[in-house]
Amino acid sequence: MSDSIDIELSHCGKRYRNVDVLNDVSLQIKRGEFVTVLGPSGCGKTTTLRIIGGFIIPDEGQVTIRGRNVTHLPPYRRNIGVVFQNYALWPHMTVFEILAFGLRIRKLAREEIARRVDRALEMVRLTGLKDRYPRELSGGQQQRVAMARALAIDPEVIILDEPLSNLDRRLREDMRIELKRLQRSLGVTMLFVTHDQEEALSMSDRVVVMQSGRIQQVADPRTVYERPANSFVAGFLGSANFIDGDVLAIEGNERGRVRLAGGSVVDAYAPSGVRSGDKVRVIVRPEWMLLRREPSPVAANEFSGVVREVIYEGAAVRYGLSPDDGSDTLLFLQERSNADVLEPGDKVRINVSNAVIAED
Ligand SMILES: Nc1ncnc2c1ncn2[C@@H]1O[C@H](COP(=O)(O)OP(=O)(O)OP(=O)(O)O)[C@@H](O)[C@H]1O
Repeated sequence: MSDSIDIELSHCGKRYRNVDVLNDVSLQIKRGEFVTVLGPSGCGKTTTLRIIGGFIIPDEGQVTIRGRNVTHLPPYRRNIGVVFQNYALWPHMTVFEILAFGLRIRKLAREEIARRVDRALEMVRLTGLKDRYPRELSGGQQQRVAMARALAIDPEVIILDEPLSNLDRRLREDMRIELKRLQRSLGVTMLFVTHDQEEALSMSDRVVVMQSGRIQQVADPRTVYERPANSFVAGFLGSANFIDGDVLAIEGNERGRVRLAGGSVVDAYAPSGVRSGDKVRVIVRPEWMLLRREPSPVAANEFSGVVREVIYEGAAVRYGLSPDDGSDTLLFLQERSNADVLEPGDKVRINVSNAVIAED
């Protein structure tokens, strides 16, 4: 990956009937980067992608591709490969014709078109299927044709709108790996839209988390999961416990000590804006807590509690716990299922190994 910027959105906004669906969206994507836009239905993911592709003109802001202002250029004048959710493969065309279409528009010579189609089909491992119609292909093969069509134009960047959502779970997981491998080997810049958090975390160099037309956080997968900027990001990417508390001290190196509602004290990651004395929310993911069964002197970051619920999930067991500190918080905690399964009513020690102070 180089440091040059392939895609830049500056302060983009879009309104429909006076409702803001995108609000001051700014984003820079580096050459060779795989970036995912993640968020709930209706948050503006597709609108963002379509603005980059040229299918929607923003009401405010600017779109730049490799330094060229393309805000008002139509899609075919931007060198962008597009993969849609439904693949948009024309039913009356063969695979060859589907791939050649975009090359003919670009007025390439016949031999060059044949060469590019062959190369694109080779990249997605579909050599030999040139004469098939879409209906003669499996879902996974159709997905690859859509990908090959995007690659054939030799694009500067590729944008993909939920390209795996029509595939069954098994195939989707295989295609994730394949797509990521292809992206890495070609070094092509990709912007990928999904509402599937696992897909976003497992494939991306960086994840853009959106809510209600605004970007909430942009960071690498580990950071958005382990250092979520706010409660929305924490709750959207996996499950989380939210506990109110007061900051007792900031101890440098972005660590803080927080007194939780019931009086227990834990260490937590403290983003730079947090001050001693602030009233905050602390995020604790279920797997950031461990149970200690044998009562022993209370150690740092530990408090006692009672098991209320036991939910067996196969690979893990999820427990609902009430702390003994007098608060009515019900904490959810996850343990690997090969540990002894506890029963409701069992008394336990809860050790918090990681906690994050939310910035909201
Ligand atoms: N042409 C339109 N006219 C009016 N409202 C629209 C139009 N297109 C999109 N919207 C609204 O804009 C908002 C954002 O839509 P967008 O398709 O970008 O969301 P999304 O995050 O991609 O959602 P999903 O995951 O459901 O595809 C939604 O509330 C949608 O209803």
